[in-house]
Amino acid sequence: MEAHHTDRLVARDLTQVYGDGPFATRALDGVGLIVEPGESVAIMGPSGSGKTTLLHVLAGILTPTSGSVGWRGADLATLPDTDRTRLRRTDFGFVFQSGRLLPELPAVENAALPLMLAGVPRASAVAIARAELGRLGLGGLEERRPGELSGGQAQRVAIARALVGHPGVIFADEPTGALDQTTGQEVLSVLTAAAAANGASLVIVTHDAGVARHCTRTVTMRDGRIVREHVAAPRTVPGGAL
Ligand SMILES: Nc1ncnc2c1ncn2[C@@H]1O[C@H](COP(=O)(O)OP(=O)(O)OP(=O)(O)O)[C@@H](O)[C@H]1O
Repeated sequence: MEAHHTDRLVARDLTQVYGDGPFATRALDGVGLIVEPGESVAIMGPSGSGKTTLLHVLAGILTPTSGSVGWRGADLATLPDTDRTRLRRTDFGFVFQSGRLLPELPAVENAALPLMLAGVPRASAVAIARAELGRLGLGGLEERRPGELSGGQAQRVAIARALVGHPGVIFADEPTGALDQTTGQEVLSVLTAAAAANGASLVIVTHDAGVARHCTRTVTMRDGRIVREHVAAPRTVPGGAL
């Protein structure tokens, strides 16, 4: 599906305060961020700087204390819970550090799950999931359960699951955190390539500067604020004008 200009995710002046009184933590302190269609944004910063909180607010998992998150004409910050949950299922995909696959289901059913939750008939959902697993290099492993896959393979199943519904944005929280360096790089290449091929934007929380290098933009957080933004230089062809 082609990206529309409304597929821009626009967060304005977000604050998130956990708890109250002397125990209050201001996890987000006036954050603004625009994610353009097809863009990949890495969110970096020290532990406790608010990265996961920001991801959860952008994805409509968490309602911020104040501020707005505009997406396709809606404001996720004020949308009623049921609408927000529905929108999250249809418009967004998620990849977490440990995959969070259901251990008792084969890979293909894990990948098909979001479609089945959205009401797609089982046979079609499984066929779409099978094709997506094939594109991600997992042909032949469709019937394996997560415990019978390597960490990198399991994470590819999680990526397939994030992609099957053709989301506008994929959110990933430390997607390579549990993998060794080489496998992590492979999984990341798969994730960024698949998001681009699907026209989906990508928002990744990571501690790994190697991950950030795969993204078009990096924002750095500190104490609940974005303190730095870095846009990747366009790739140039060595030695020549093309
Ligand atoms: N549910 C919660 N209740 C209270 N405080 C919380 C909660 N979740 C996060 N915090 C606090 O909010 C701040 C930001 O947390 P957050 O998890 O967003 O940071 P982070 O940058 O993702 O950290 P890390 O890199 O360690 O995962 C921290 O001070 C944290 O202790």
